Amino acid sequence: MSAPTPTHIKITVPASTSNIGPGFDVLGASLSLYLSVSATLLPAGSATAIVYTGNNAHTVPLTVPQNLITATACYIAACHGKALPPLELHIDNPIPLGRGLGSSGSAVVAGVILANEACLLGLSKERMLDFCLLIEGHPDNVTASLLGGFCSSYLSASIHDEHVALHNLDATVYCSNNPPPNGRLPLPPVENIGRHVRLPLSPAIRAVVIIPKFELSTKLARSVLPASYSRADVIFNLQRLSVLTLALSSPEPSSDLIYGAMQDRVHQHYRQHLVPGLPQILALTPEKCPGLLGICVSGAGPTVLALAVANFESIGREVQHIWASSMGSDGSAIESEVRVLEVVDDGATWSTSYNVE
Ligand SMILES: Nc1ncnc2c1ncn2[C@@H]1O[C@H](COP(=O)(O)OP(=O)(O)OP(=O)(O)O)[C@@H](O)[C@H]1O
Ligand SMILES: N[C@@H](CCO)C(=O)O
Repeated sequence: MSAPTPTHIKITVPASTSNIGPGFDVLGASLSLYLSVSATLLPAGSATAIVYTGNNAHTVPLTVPQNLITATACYIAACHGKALPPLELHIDNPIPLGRGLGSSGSAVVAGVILANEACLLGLSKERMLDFCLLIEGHPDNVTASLLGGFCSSYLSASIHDEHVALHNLDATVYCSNNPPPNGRLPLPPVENIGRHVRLPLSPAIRAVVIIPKFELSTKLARSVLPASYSRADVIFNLQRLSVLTLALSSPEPSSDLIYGAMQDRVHQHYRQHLVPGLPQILALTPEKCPGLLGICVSGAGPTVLALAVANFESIGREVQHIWASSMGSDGSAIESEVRVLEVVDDGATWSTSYNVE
């Protein structure tokens, strides 16, 4: 009997919110909004075909080296001396692109899993996380999307430089239909690139996300951050971070404690010129919006995350109103959508069918 060969792979990856409160590049949570990928393995010699449905579908590249999911999968395969086999891929992605809900992190996670399954790599989840971290370059989104729940994570100092992020990779090198010649094998990442813990989160808490109709790329939003911070600002965030992580686990979360603990001095202020209306939105309080615990930018923005225990839709509408009276870069009012999401326990899940001869 020959070894089983995969015939069909189904992958589901949750979106994520990150930078929660003072947790820039640290805190992330997986959300009940899912990227799904369905892959059928084609006979050798066939061309890979990608069908993409979902948010802003026309902007997503459908060629193997350009599409983030397949480019990632090719790279992971190449790291193991293999080539991604030809596939018929259906990607359905309701996660809005470039809005701070971890679409790229979810795509990277899907790509790593796709390679693992299609090329029978046998990677553990922890090893997959090493690859995701290397590719994404910061840990908050991919840790939450791969592992699920409310996560706190850090990268080991050795790969903290942003140039390791595979978004910069010339994927064409790794995406031919043949395994790359040995001399061009990319170096797999060292082990345990990051460390993480899953934190308890009160089941009463919902993530109200208010998603404006404009994109903000993470690359641009990272480029406006300062290279160094004052001691006062670092202490400001560290103090709140330690209080916030425990305060969010209480069965009856206290807005009195959480609201102040969700303040940040590391990224929001520097990015506010990229998100019109942000200072007014971040000034919303539990007094004005009963049920609100705390409010911040989700990921690199422009989406706003309101953690709340009640009145979810009306909290969302308050933010919408502010955007409706703010002017976007095209001179018109900013339209937005409110989604009330759960922080989900499960991260990425997948199933693979095999041909056994
Ligand atoms: N499912 C997908 N398939 C292919 N490419 C994707 C997919 N999802 C995201 N991308 C790519 O990632 C880009 C968005 O990444 P970016 O890091 O700028 O924002 P984000 O991940 O949505 O937000 P944030 O990192 O702030 O949470 C998209 O413009 C697209 O090029
Ligand atoms: N921590 C990341 C999240 C976005 O991917 C940032 O703010 O740049």
